[in-house]
Amino acid sequence: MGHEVSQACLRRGMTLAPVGLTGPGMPDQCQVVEGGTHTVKLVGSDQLTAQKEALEGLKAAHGDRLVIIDFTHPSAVNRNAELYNAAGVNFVFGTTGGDRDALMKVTEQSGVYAVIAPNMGKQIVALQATMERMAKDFPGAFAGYKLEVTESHQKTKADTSGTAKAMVSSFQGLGVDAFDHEQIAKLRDDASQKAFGVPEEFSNGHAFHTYTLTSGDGSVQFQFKHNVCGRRTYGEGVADAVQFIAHKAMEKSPKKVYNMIDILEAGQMK
Ligand SMILES: NC(=O)C1=CN([C@@H]2O[C@H](COP(=O)(O)OP(=O)(O)OC[C@H]3O[C@@H](n4cnc5c(N)ncnc54)[C@H](OP(=O)(O)O)[C@@H]3O)[C@@H](O)[C@H]2O)C=CC1
Ligand SMILES: O=C(O)C1=N[C@H](C(=O)O)C[C@H](O)C1
Repeated sequence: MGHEVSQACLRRGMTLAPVGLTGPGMPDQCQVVEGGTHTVKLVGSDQLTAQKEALEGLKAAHGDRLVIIDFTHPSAVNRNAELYNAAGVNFVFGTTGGDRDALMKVTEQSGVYAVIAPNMGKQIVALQATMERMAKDFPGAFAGYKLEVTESHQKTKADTSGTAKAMVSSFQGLGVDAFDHEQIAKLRDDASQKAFGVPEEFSNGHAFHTYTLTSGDGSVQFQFKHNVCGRRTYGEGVADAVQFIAHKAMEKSPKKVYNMIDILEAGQMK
């Protein structure tokens, strides 16, 4: 995702910071190819002091024009959020997992501008918003229904889909209360992904989700499905989020922490 979001931002005319933060054991630099080759120096998570200095240096040089984009690993969620909040840098956070309540709390308290969302794909964000509204307008409409959720992602995805978890909250609001995140079926192996319809060429980068609601007597069934091959759609959403949050910071908006539904509702997703 690091390359995907960098390329999307470059296509929108933004500039990449010369330094990026990464995980342990990564090379000293990487090249992003989009309208030329852009070299980014990398500072690994095993160099905490150097990561803090990099953030402070970037903030001093760019102020509110700097927006950090985090697509890392569930195990890095809270550590990274604390780093950005302590440095006072604005950020867009796409990484899923970790302690989400702690992530929200530290961000709300720090006073930085941030977008935090488990899915940046415009049409999926619209579906999430629709389901949230349905739950608000018709609470309990699906009481007595049984929910089944299956998601498939590339083998390297460590956690359960953050998007599926968010959708489950809406289904719970619709009355499907006997459902726990542990019941989300995760497909991470070639054979079951193929059987789920994932094209082989996208086994290393895809996100397929199916939510099935069945009435108590089995006579009525609803199915919601969103299947993404590749990751380009998220990159475009991230570029929207970066422009949105930079603008909010410049105008010193009193509201500081947003999700992608806020940006869609503001008409700021291209
Ligand atoms: N919100 C959205 O729309 C989307 C969210 N995602 C989420 O984004 C996250 C990343 O996905 P993806 O790019 O596929 O994952 P990858 O595993 O391909 O890449 C993650 C990168 O983060 C690095 N990393 C690990 N730990 C740290 C750390 N402490 N600090 C900085 N970097 C670190 C890894 O380095 P190393 O290899 O050394 O571990 C790796 O280079 C996942 O949580 C995924 O679910 C993905 C797509 C869309
Ligand atoms: O890891 C991914 O690829 C994705 N992760 C996000 C999630 O966990 O919901 C969004 C999308 O499913 C792609």
